[in-house]
Amino acid sequence: MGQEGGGASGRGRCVGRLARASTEDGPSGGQFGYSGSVAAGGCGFLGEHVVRMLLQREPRLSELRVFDLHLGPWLEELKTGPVQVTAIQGDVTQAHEVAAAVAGAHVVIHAAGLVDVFGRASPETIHKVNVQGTKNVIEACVQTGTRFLVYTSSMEVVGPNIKGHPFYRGNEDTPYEAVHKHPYPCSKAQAERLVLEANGREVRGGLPLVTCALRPTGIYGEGHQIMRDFYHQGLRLGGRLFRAIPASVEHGRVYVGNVAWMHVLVARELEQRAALVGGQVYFCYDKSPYKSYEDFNMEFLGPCGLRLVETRLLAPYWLLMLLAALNALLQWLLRPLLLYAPLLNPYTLAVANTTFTVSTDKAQRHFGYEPLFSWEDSRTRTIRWVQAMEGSAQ
Ligand SMILES: NC(=O)C1=CN([C@@H]2O[C@H](COP(=O)(O)OP(=O)(O)OC[C@H]3O[C@@H](n4cnc5c(N)ncnc54)[C@H](O)[C@@H]3O)[C@@H](O)[C@H]2O)C=CC1
Ligand SMILES: C[C@@H](CO)CCC[C@@H](C)[C@H]1CC[C@H]2[C@@H]3[C@H](O)CC4=CC(=O)CC[C@]4(C)[C@H]3CC[C@]12C
Repeated sequence: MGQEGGGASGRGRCVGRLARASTEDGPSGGQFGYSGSVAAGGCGFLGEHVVRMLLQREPRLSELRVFDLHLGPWLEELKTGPVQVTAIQGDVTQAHEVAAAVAGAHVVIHAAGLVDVFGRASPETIHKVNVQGTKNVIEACVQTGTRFLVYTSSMEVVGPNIKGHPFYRGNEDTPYEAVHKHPYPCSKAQAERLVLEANGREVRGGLPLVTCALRPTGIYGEGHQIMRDFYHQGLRLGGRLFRAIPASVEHGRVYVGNVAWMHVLVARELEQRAALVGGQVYFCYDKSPYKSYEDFNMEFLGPCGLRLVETRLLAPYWLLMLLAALNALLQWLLRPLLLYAPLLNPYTLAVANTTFTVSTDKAQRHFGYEPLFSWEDSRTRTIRWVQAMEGSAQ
């Protein structure tokens, strides 16, 4: 699955039935039927799964607009199907581009975002894309009369908090002291609040906007960049990865196909169940086991030839904290010269080292969600994807 949008066409170039977002030449409202959907961020890791899931599992869909800053070449193959797929290269921070893409659509699934906890982008850029971009999506719905909006939020809007408090098998109502300092969770929390507050706003035509937010825990599956990074790191280290986090720290994970399915299902059900679902948040969950971040990754990397070496005596936690702090310092010092953005920094260490797992059935109760993929399927699909990567250790 395409992840980085790498190799995508340049700004303004075409893939399939492609449009460059603009209020003048973008898709017009009348062109799209009742069942038109917009998948914003539709070329990202999750977005691609959402797009494919919509095409496979939404029989009422007649048109799909895939809106993204970087369009993936895989969109080409979608143009031969029965659904009219329009790829729109655009930027969520540009209100007019978003409005042009949204005009006349029935529902918007907003999965576009800057996912950065490594210091690659500035806090201002993260805020602009995640918060201003979401404002633009909401305003586009209001101005153009699109009534249904599904927002991809994150577990990070809740935690883990900077105090390291565990969130153990919590649900949407579990009290937790959410304290956000890092630009990414701050931006996701603000954007989620905007989406929920917009529920009930009058859209063009006089009807109310219906919104909800889905909060995935750590997503895994085909196309997961960090899994790819760990795999390649393991290959470089002679087929070994070194345990850094105690096995007792549980980290919530959810399969990308199930996250996509939840988006598709709630988008479908928003109209019928507006009173119940509107303004609500839902954690994304499935039957993936509760494990530490590293042990969970080994479910896939193990069968691909890597092994996890226990290093608690070699690398005590204080040493990891020191390394993480050193990485942060190096990033700051080197910033004028180059971008140094390793996986380990004080924030990622704190997240990886704090238990955060969910146990809920809210999505099942509210809109009938059941995971589409069993744990065995999710695992097999992810292993096959890792094995297919170039340079597999197998
Ligand atoms: N990856 C994970 O574990 C989790 C992700 N999420 C959320 O899910 C959503 C999707 O995340 P991923 O697929 O993992 O990330 P991703 O980086 O693979 O996908 C994000 C997509 O948004 C697009 N995008 C970025 N800036 C844009 C802009 N200015 N205008 C238009 N499009 C833009 C990117 O080109 C990319 O295709 C994000 O909102 C993220 O916050 C939530 C929880 C966990
Ligand atoms: C200490 C390292 C030794 O192996 C391990 C570092 C792992 C981290 C890079 C990841 C651990 C937890 C991840 C985050 C978590 O899954 C929650 C997330 C939700 C999102 O919305 C975006 C991604 C992320 C912040 C995710 C990022 C990578 C980790 C910090």
